[in-house]
Amino acid sequence: MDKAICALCDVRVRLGGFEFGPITHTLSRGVTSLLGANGAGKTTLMQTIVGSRKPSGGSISVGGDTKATVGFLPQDFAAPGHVRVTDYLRFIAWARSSRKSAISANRVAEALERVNLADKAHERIAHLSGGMVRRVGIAQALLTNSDVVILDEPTVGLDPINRAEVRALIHEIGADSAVLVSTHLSEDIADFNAGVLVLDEGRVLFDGTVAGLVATSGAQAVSGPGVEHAFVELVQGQRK
Ligand SMILES: Nc1ncnc2c1ncn2[C@@H]1O[C@H](COP(=O)(O)OP(=O)(O)OP(=O)(O)O)[C@@H](O)[C@H]1O
Repeated sequence: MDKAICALCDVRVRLGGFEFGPITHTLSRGVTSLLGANGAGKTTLMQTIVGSRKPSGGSISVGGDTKATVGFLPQDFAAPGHVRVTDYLRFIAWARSSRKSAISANRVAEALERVNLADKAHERIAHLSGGMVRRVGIAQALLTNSDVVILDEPTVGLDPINRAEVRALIHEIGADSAVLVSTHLSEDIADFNAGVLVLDEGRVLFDGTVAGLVATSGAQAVSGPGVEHAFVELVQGQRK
């Protein structure tokens, strides 16, 4: 088994009067799907890993470093339509650079290659399809060349062709990095067919593989409907 790249230990987050967690989980190279009903805490967990929410307890380390940079595609990713793709990514690269570690123009070109948008580098963002804009969002998440990439609902709202392209891209990113992907689409989870973390009301309900999740409802083969059935049974069983 690959060694842990990101380790979460007893992570808790205070949300008004409610405390999310504790979550203990490790992410290794490959894709892990994050699953949960609306309000289960998927975005909260992702925002906490990337550092935009402060945990009220526990610890998060990436490659042994508690302040490492993590690539992130937020759920509500949007980019200014009048700006050209390369100019947008160069601006993000500049904004994320520091005196000690500058993100080079080469890194922008590499990120565009990785998301298969090199031929759209000089296009205005408003002229791209929804699937291409999502890939621009993934490109900005790859600029920091992080070992951990967090993608909040990267396939939502895409047609089946664009969804399959984004899934293929996520598989490729998972070959080098630990990728955590939240999605409500059981078809995505069956396609990733790797690790899965199921949350409910801020707690871990299941931590294992997609095959293991499907097996909880007695099914043998991994499929979209099989994932959905197992997920519904798991959550409803917990709430009884
Ligand atoms: N600042 C806050 N104060 C109180 N409650 C909050 C706060 N932020 C989030 N919550 C609540 O915490 C819960 C978790 O929200 P979160 O957005 O993480 O869920 P989610 O699993 O990503 O949902 P969805 O699938 O709808 O995107 C929700 O019930 C939300 O209303």
